[in-house]
Amino acid sequence: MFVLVNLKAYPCDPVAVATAAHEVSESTGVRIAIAPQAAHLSAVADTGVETWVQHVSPVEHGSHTGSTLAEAAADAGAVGALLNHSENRLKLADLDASLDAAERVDFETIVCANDPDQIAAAAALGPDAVAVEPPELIGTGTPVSKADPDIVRDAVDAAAAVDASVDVLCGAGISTGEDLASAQDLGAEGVLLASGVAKADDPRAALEDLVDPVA
Ligand SMILES: O=C(CO)COP(=O)(O)O
Repeated sequence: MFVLVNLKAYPCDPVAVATAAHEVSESTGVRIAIAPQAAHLSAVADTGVETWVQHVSPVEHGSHTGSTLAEAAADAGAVGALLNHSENRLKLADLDASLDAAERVDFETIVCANDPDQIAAAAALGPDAVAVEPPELIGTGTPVSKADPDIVRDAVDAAAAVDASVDVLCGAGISTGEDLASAQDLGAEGVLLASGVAKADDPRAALEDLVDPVA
């Protein structure tokens, strides 16, 4: 199972979370990556943890003020890009161009989507993986793998029908090892989570509990 922790814009210490994630990953053998704010990419990557960027802009080098350039994210140590998160939805043409930008720097890519129909559309764009995240469950602590298991099963089937090489992650409300095990049972190859780690009093303990069933 792949665990991607999205720090969003939460007021956590990104280096402390990244250090804990790296150590838990090393000691358990479970793949854990951190997606911090773009301005924190270098500091997070310096901990040794696998580092992802939360978004890349659909642009090349040029006059694009305020953009997140894929090349800059790669220079800062990112190796993957999360795209089309429900808090940062893209137009279809921009999503396609952001995937092109990520591919320019050989990033691994995950495209987020709300439901199985959108998962099929996202898989058709050729990312490495897709992530199904029902927006109404994000940040609630109610795990998608328990609250809406059919959406995960249907997303796995929808992606496989389009392109069997595209992995499926699930996210929204995931925080415990039990949630991760349920996601795995439903066919997910990984989980995408945020508040369960970024807002935890003890992020290391939260990560240890999360990965325990697959450690
Ligand atoms: O949006 C998410 C991950 O990208 C999920 O957020 P929560 O884990 O806080 O529900």
